[in-house]
Amino acid sequence: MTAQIIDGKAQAEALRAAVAGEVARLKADHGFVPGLAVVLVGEDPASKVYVSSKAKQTVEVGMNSIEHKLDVATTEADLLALIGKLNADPAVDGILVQLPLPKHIDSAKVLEAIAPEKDVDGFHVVNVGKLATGQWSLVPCTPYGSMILLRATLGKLAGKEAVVVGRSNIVGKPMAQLLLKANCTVTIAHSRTQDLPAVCRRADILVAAVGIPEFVKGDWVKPGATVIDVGINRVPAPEKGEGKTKLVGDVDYAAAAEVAGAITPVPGGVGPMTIATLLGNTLIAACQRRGLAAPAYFAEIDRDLFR
Ligand SMILES: Nc1nc2c(c(=O)[nH]1)N[C@@H](CN(C=O)c1ccc(C(=O)N[C@@H](CCC(=O)O)C(=O)O)cc1)CN2
Repeated sequence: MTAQIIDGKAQAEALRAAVAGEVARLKADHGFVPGLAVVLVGEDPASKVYVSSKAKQTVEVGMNSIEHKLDVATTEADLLALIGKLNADPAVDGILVQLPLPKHIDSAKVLEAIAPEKDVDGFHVVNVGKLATGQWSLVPCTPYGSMILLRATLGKLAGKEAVVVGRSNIVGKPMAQLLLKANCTVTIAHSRTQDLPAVCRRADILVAAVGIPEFVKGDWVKPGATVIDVGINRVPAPEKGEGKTKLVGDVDYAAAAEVAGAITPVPGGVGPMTIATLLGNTLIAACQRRGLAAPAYFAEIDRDLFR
């Protein structure tokens, strides 16, 4: 068997087109343009790339992009003061602080300072708690994007056996909550799980979010399963030349693709969905703050997945 390759780039493009259409409609019908503020502290090369992609794509869908690039030595107090200003700024609908933050800054404190209604990352405890209790909330971008890919691949998810490998606050836990909300039977597996290969082999939907290159092996995949690889790991690629690197996921892609029914590649799978859903969340936050109904495209996704 050779798996269907789930095209995250194409899905992200479709999502961005839908966001652009809704932004134009909001401008025409309600006279406002949503604004997304992205805050970067320091010089982490990958973070710099992600932040400039976020700003570029925000503008491409017709929204306002507000970028704050702060020195690596910025104090926690200064960062909290900036967040306070963005919370109070009516032109800002969404606030995202790029992670990881430098070590001298307490990330949890910073994330809790963002107004929950502008928390387009869905990391604030209010949004985490709402998701956990089945209430409507802004949802973390990578898990949300993964759910949209699952919907495009499988349609309804109800009754499916889902295994999430990894229990981070950013991906593993919210992913498990979303799968549960979609009526899957969910297992969260982690470093202390006994007989991890056997647990993974139970999964109709296998989500790998451990941050270890090619950790999930081909013979851990149930034949026909859908594999969502959330990992983005840069590893040496001597076959490309001395000092060269490449991106791989948390799944041994070549081996898993022989067994799976469908699989996300790395790059080009979940990654591109992360920024597209961020734009979607900004649009949703902008509507929510003004008492407007959720844009039709997103209401439909919610209805298909969670009702
Ligand atoms: N505040 C946040 N910080 C971080 C998040 C997040 O969701 N919120 N996620 C990651 C990084 N990230 C966005 O910030 C991100 C990661 C990957 C991609 C992506 O498109 N990946 C491409 C490959 C890109 C490359 O060549 O390097 C792919 O997988 O195809 C976009 C965004 C950590 N921080």
